[in-house]
Amino acid sequence: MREKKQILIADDEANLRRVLGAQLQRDGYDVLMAEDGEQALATLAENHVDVVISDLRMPKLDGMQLLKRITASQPELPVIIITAHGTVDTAVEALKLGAFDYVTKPFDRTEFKNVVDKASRTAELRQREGEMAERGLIGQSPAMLSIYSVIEKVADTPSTVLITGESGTGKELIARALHEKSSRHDKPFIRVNCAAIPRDLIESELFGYEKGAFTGAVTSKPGRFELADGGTLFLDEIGEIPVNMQVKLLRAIQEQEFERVGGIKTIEVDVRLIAATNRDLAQEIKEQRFREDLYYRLNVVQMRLPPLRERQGDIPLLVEHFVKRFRERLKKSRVVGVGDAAMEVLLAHPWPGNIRELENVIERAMLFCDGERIDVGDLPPDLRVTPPSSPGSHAAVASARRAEIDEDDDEDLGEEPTASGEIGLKELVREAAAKVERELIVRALQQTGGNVTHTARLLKISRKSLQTKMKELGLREARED
Ligand SMILES: Nc1ncnc2c1ncn2[C@@H]1O[C@H](COP(=O)(O)OP(=O)(O)OP(=O)(O)O)[C@@H](O)[C@H]1O
Repeated sequence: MREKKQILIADDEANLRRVLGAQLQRDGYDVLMAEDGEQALATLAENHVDVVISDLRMPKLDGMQLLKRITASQPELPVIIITAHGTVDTAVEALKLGAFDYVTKPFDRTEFKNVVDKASRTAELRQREGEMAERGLIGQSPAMLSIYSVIEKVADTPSTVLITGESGTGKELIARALHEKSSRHDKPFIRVNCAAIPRDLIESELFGYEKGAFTGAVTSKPGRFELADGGTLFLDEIGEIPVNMQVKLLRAIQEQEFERVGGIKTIEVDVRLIAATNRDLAQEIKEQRFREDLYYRLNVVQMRLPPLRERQGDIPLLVEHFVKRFRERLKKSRVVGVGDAAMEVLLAHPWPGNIRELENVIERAMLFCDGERIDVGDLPPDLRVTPPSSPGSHAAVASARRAEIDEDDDEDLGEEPTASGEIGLKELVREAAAKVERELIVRALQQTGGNVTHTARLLKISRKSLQTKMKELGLREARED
């Protein structure tokens, strides 16, 4: 990304252009100028612009028309409209058309700077998001935005990155994005799934072997470290590497040298290492299954990918992305999206398999979908009605009922870690209760087409407690009545 953000000022008054331009330059921006809307479009076609500031009244193409053209062709580009004092209607109209904000003449210097700075930060986030989307990484939740900014910062450094997160949260995609955004992008990206290699073969897989090193070694073979020379080595499921191999791995990462199995020659490489795990490595260290020194070497930068249930706001975007993908792959061009009721079900599901599970669900639903929109009936049956963790469990149902009646007092269901450190009964009951509760609410919402008042009536709770519950359970705000 450019050091300085570039701002385009479109205004027919030369004086105003000069004053604003000088101020923006003082504030650290690069400035481009246009005298009318047409010139502005021409400038946009030839330059990278981060923010547009446009007057409304201009010859040839006026501010509103310019705004329309920009939102159609570059919707991610923030446009600030200059309005005359007291013309609220035009300002509102501009906002409706997609303007980022407006500033009124005469300008208040601080207010003007604040609006421009905000637009420029938004532009940066949108550009980053757009770039990540091109790499297949979808998400606008705060957690994902902060991951994008870490990618931006560390991609082109030699530092080791440790990516943690549950299975299916996108660890491999992030590793690829780091590689592609680094200056190593035209060199190999080599992935090793440490969980898939038998223990005895890990060493030869990573470091290669010489002819005759063991029975069956009829020729010499380079290992993954050598293949990744100049590029990136991605060790997936690193927690699966046997302890005795971890010492050798540490040396290879630290010294960038190793010997092939059965070899005496030291081989030097230039490899950037990215590791991923869905295990809790701190716990593995305590249980002496993972070496502390290797952990610290890997953990220079840690990126924790949140499970999908912690960023439900991204679900609609991901769904749209996968619908688009499978429309082409499955030749289902008729399907354009997901119906409201089905979306409620998708939002309510806890997604233990994370994005991978969502991707598979959408693929299956597309196969079953005969209409234009995926319907509840096209979703897998186990998703339509999420069973409580122990089906028919009286404890779960009773506590769900209890939680409904006694909303403010769930303190005594609090977790009490058992002596063994395992999850206790109370915790399990609480989880089961939350699951049952969510299921009942989702079903009721489906029945009422998302109407909060009717849903609350159906569940015999107040509208307010329904809204609080939905928030707690991470259910999307239901449609207003
Ligand atoms: N942010 C995302 N946007 C779009 N697709 C995603 C995103 N994250 C993951 N996916 C998709 O979800 C699937 C699983 O992702 P990935 O293999 O990277 O997960 P992982 O965390 O490495 O899983 P595992 O731990 O099981 O190896 C892939 O098909 C990937 O393309």
